[in-house]
Amino acid sequence: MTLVAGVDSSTQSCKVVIRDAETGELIRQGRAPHPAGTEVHPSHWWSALLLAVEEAGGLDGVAAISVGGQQHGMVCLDDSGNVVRDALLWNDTRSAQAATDLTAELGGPQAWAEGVGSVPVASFTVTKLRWLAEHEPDNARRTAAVCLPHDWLTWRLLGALGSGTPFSVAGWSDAPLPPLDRLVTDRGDASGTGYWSPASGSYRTDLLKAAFGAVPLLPRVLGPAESVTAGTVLIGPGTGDNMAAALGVGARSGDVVVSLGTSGTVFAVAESPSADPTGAVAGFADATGRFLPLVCTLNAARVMDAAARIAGVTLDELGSLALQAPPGADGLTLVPYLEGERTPNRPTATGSVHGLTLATSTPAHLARAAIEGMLCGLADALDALALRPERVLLIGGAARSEAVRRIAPTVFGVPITVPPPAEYVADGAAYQAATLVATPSWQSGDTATYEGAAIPSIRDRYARATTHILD
Ligand SMILES: Nc1ncnc2c1ncn2[C@@H]1O[C@H](COP(=O)(O)OP(=O)(O)O)[C@@H](O)[C@H]1O
Ligand SMILES: O=C(CO)[C@@H](O)[C@H](O)COP(=O)(O)O
Repeated sequence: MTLVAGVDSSTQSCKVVIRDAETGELIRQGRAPHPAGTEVHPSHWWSALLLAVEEAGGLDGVAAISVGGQQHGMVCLDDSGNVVRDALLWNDTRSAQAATDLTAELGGPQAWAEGVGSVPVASFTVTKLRWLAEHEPDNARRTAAVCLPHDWLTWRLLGALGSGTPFSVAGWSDAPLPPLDRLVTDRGDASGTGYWSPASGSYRTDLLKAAFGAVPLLPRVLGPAESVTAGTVLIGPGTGDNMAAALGVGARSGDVVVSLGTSGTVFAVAESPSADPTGAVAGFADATGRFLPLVCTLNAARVMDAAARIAGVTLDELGSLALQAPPGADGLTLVPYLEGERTPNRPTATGSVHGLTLATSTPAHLARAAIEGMLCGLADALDALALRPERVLLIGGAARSEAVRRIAPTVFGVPITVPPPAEYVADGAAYQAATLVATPSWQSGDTATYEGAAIPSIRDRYARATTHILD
């Protein structure tokens, strides 16, 4: 049996799956948490990856490995390969002004959409680099190379696997750092930087220079079937976590995927690049050579975490409470801008609750309003994609909630297809690795369908509530 490993280094945790390359059978898996916060030293991701691999029983017998990772994070390295400062993550909004400035400097949103497929908001790496140049010029000067979270982990794996030291957490913690010119990335994750064009398939170093004042070394962009070799193991190009999820869930033409992780994302596989000048849809590339138009919100699964904390209940209890309240929660409406928001672009917005009465002041109403509010943001995202999907697939941590699955059709106004709970980002990375060493024939599990009549008043009230937001 040939084994492959897939890694999901996402916002809240690192997950590792080890699967049979031919059949996709899950052989073993592990996970480890990441620290909280929107700036994180990348060494925490490496430590979590090692712990997750240890829990998954090590890498013995693994012929190929790929890493899927949270998109956009700015990882700056000095000329020795050391990390210059904590990475700024996709949900760090301090570069919002830089995004506004960069948009104006290039001549407006249309020029960015045409140039790199997306209009930059604070999430995009290019805006973080402008922020660094303006606020930490010494760190900017020390930056010899810039890469993304999955690029950095791929590079650390290259050093560790290439050293020949057998896997152990202690043995790999301080694995040698390869030369900077061995950094690699893929087109999916590169498309979230703001200085790589999905349409032309090349870096826009002119945009990087204009934003940062210099062009540090950038990772080489590998094609979907390319790899690098470390010892006896092939390392795939990896990709961004959403691109890996698309691979893992087997998204096909006509599918729209709604992912409820730390971020809420709505995306589809497309044959041609997109360029939305409103900035709502990011025109990403995918991990197969195609494209992945995507809308992202900053507030998804953690809205439920927050509501459960307020109500003093577990997530399961929150779901049960939500199903006890009537649809629309008798008018209680929660706008979940708990981390600011990205779509719509409201980086300094805060959350709010509307429609409080004596009758709606119950934990059940709060639970329902939290889930409906989270889903309304994603329903707006689905509208922004402007597609007529054949299937809407629901994945990510919060898709495990029965209440979310049952409420989703009433908010989205379409039936929802729920694949079996799985780590689809790690699975997608593992699938990519499998294509390097086998001809994978992986079966997808049985899906469940959730139906329910649309209740337009939920979205109407939500739309009205979003016009009354405090920054
Ligand atoms: N049964 C559940 N009901 C609601 N939320 C859940 C459930 N299980 C996990 N979650 C939430 O899912 C989130 C993690 O999802 P995940 O997709 O792994 O996120 P990420 O990839 O961004 O780290 C956490 O906020 C967690 O509380
Ligand atoms: O910024 C985006 C997409 O553009 C986010 O989707 C990040 O990629 C983080 O993903 P999760 O940790 O929520 O999976």
